[in-house]
Amino acid sequence: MAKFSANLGLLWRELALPDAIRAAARAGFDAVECHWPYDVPADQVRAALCETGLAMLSLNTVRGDVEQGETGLAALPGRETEARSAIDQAVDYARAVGAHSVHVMAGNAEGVDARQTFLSNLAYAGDRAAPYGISILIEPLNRFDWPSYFLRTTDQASEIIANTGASNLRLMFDCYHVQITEGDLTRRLRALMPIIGHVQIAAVPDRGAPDHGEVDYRHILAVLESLGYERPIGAEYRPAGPTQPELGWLDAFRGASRLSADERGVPVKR
Ligand SMILES: O=C(O)C(=O)[C@@H](O)CO
Ligand SMILES: [Mg+2]
Repeated sequence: MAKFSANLGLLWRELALPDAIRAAARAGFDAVECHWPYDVPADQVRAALCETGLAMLSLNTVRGDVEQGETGLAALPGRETEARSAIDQAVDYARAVGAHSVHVMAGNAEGVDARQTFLSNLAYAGDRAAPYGISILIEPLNRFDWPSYFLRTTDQASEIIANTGASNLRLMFDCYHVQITEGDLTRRLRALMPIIGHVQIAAVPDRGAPDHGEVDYRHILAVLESLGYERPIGAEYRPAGPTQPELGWLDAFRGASRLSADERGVPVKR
């Protein structure tokens, strides 16, 4: 049966992070994840996680000067000191709350120097995180929401993962972004499963709850099940209003995924 993680960067945003963790637990989520928790004392987050029994799956490195439109530092030539300080901050916070992964944000950049800078900073991140069993994630983001972001496609991410050499570097496969940029979700999930560290879902194109739009997530859940994917799937979507009333999909998808992939006629790759 599918498990789900509440992305508290978008869900229950009206609540302080510890209370959002408690709300996610009450709603029946199996885990949580967040974006930039650094204003919240780690001990308060850890206390809420311990109290609820939920795991924190991931958090992001800071974006830099958000007022100036910065979206990350790791692919910015000349900003290596800041990028590595952001990696240190994220790994230290992840250790303090017991988070499984750190999403290293690349930033607005392009070209060979940006790629080389990204590879170097990801190698640093992998080395910093590995002793604590923490994975490093990179996430291709679509051009409409992140117009100048360095990392755009899963092919680009695969090449970077292959050439960074960090054994704990994985792909954050956000179905929302991949559908917008590339499509072909089923075949890409099958081909990329060996390097996928986390999967996220949201309706396309409005980024609402995953129960409408152009992606049939019952099919995607069946594909993930057929691939033996058992980790919680990140619900990273913008609720139209309060989070709780829109959560009908959670039980519906769990119910649907109780049927095996075989029973739903999804070809199971043996
Ligand atoms: O937009 C997404 O999808 C993200 O995951 C970003 O918020 C960066 O984490
Ligand atoms: Mg995402």
